[in-house]
Formats: sequence, structure tokens, C-alpha cells
Amino acid sequence: MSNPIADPSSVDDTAPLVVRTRRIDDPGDLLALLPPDQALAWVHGGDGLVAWGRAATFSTRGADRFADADAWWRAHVARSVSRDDVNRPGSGLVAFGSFAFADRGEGTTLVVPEVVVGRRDGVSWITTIGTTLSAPPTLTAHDDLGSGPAVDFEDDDSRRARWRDTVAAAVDRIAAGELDKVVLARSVDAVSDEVVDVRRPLRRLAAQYPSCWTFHVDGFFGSTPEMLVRLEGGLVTSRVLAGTIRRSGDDHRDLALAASLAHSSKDLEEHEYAVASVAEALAPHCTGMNVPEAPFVLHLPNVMHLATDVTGVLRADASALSLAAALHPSAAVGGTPRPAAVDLIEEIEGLDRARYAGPVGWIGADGDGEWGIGLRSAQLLDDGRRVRLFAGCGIVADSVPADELAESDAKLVPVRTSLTEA
Ligand SMILES: C=C(O[C@H]1C=CC=C(C(=O)O)[C@@H]1O)C(=O)O
Repeated sequence: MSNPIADPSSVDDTAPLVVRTRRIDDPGDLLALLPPDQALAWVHGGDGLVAWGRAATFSTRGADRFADADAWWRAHVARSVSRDDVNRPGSGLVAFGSFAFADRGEGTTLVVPEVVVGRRDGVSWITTIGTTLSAPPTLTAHDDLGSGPAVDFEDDDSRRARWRDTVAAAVDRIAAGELDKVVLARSVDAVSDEVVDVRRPLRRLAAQYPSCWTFHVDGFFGSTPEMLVRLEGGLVTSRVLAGTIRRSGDDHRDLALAASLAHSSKDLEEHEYAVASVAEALAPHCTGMNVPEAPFVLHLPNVMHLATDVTGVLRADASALSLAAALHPSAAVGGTPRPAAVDLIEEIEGLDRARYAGPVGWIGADGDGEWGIGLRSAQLLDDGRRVRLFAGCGIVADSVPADELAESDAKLVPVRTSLTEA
């Protein structure tokens, strides 16, 4: 995959990292601090982490990509020297990362930045990371990014018809008893008349979807509503989403739609598979797990989802990355049973998912961290003028191809409008 953002060529990956975190006054809008190049982001409700520079990077591929990344990270942590005056999740040494969806997929990377600015619950900090101790830089808010470029979307009728046919083929395979659920995705390319400055869509996504996690790692960006796993002080949390209804734009009508979603047997079935896959994957790692019996309806500006928050207490030493490895791909992005679903995706989807639907997030020196599922997302390609947007839908026996296509359109709205709105 080409990567218009990262330039790891100057990174010395073997030197011990010197890490210093200091408390700072509230820096205001975190995303406004990002420089144009090598920006990294993970923000939620205004809080989170933004970062830039490259102190160390790691890339890999294959079935062992999570274990390889975890081992690389542990080795870096072991030889780092750190002083952290803040001691909050995300302070001290952190790496941002993104994982390919498929074992054969490209794009798995961990990035240790040179500067991280974080805020959580009214406490703000800056972390510097390098091979020597460096003074924290002066923070500058880049307020005016100018007007956006003109963007065209390549989503013609024949591509849309082909995807409907693929969904119909999956329904047939489910009816034939080969599997219970599969998540099928499609992509839409956007072509911009100038290089996309990813900070512009990031700001729009964060402003419009504050309850989602707005992220950027090496040209992969988006605003995901789904938390694959958060590990914090021994507490494991996962927000499972599956089952979707589009919003109408009318609040009263949306309430009725939310009620119908909560009672839709097709959506409840789709959701149950996703919850079961997460609960089964976490069970060996957790004690005292709480898996609510019924989902709640999560309201986003474009769609509503059935949602379940699964929690547990970590049983033994495991990192957020090793938990992500156990959970990926959950049935929210793969299917049930997992092996049959992954095979069917490979056989009929006809799409290189790359980082779409893979874990994206950050890990700290103690192994805690947050890994969302890379949904409502896009990848900058080539020269930075082409952007590939992705969306997928859970397919079960009762799925109707035309409805799934409309649902995928709704899921594309966040990134699509983030690229076009002034
Ligand atoms: C696969 C996607 O969404 C998943 C998450 C929430 C709801 C989903 C659904 O209802 O199909 C999907 O499982 C996507 O946004 O590309």
C-alpha cells in the first residue's frame, strides 16, 4: 500500500527511547494542533491523543501480525527510559497502530511518535519521545485550513448492482446452511482536485460524531462507533455493534425507527452473533464478565445501531493488543462461524479491505490501550488525491440486497461528507 503520510526512512529503531510527560494548561482543540505531516489522532468527545513525528515504526503482515507487533512493542518499552508526571491512560510512552483486516493484507503498522498531546477529564499533558531528552515544542493551533478541494465519487450503477448480486449470493450460501452470518463490504473511491489534507476531514468527523472515536494512522482515517477492546487498569470493555437502521432526519420518526430496530428479529439475530463472538473470545482472558441480555439502541447522526457493552476483569497478564488479536475479526466485521465467514469474504467480496475493519488505536507502556474497529473509514492512496472509502453490512438469512446497499450508503455518509463539506 502506498503511504502518502509516513516517512520512516530516518528512524533509528534500535536506540532506547527517552520519554518525558509533563502536565500542561488546556491546549484547546486537540486536532487543531496537528501539523500537516505525520499526524496521528485518536479523539473522542474532545478528549484523546494527537501526535506527530516518528521516533520508531514497525510494519508487518501475516497471521502473526498482532503477536509480532506486541513483541516489538514490549521490547521497545523494556529498553525505554521514562518519566511521567501525569500517570493517566495515554500519558508516557505510547504507540499508535493500525492492523490489516486479513492475514494476507497490507498496512499493519505501529508508530511511536515524537510528540504526543493528550487530554482526559480536564487534565492535559505533553509527551516527548526520542533518543535524547528534548524540550517540549511550543504548541501552535493551525486554525485556518482554507476551503476544501472539489471531490468526485466513483460509485456507478454497475458497481452498485454487482454488490447487490454479491449480497444475494451470500444470502443463498446462508440459506444452503454453509454459515449463519457474513459481513460484506464495498468501497467507493473519491478523487480530489488537490492533495487531501487529512486534518480537514478529521476535524469535521470529530465535530459531527463526538461519540465516535476519530482516528488517523498513516493515511487511514475515520470515525468509528465500535470499540473492539479497551484495557484500563485490569478492566476490559468492548462495545459491540451490529444491526442498523438509517435515520430519517425527523426526531419523532427516528424514535419509532429505534423501537422497530430494537424488535427486528433480523437485526437482533445479526447482533447476537456479534455479541457471542466477543464474549467467547474474551472469556478465556477475563473473570467476572458482564454480557447484558438485551442491546440498547445507539443513536448516531446518520444511523442507529443495536449496541451491547461487554465488560470483564482481566484474568492474567495480557495487553490490549493481545486481546485485540483474540477478538479480531469479531462477527461485527467477519461473521459466524468465523472461519467460514472469512473464507466467504475472501471468495466473493472482491475487495482488498486493507486496514478497513481491522483494529486501529493505541497502546501504552503498561499494555493498556484502546483498539477500535476501523469502520466509517477511508484510506488515502497514491499521491494523496485519491481516497478509498469503505462500508460493510452484516448479512443473515433474511437480508434484502437493496436494503443492504442503502445501509452501506448511510454508513459511507460520515467520511463522504467530511471530504466535501466546507
Ligand atoms: C461493517 C460495518 O458496520 C458493522 C458495525 C455496526 C453495524 C453493522 C451492521 O449492522 O451491519 C456492521 O456489523 C461498517 O460500518 O462498515
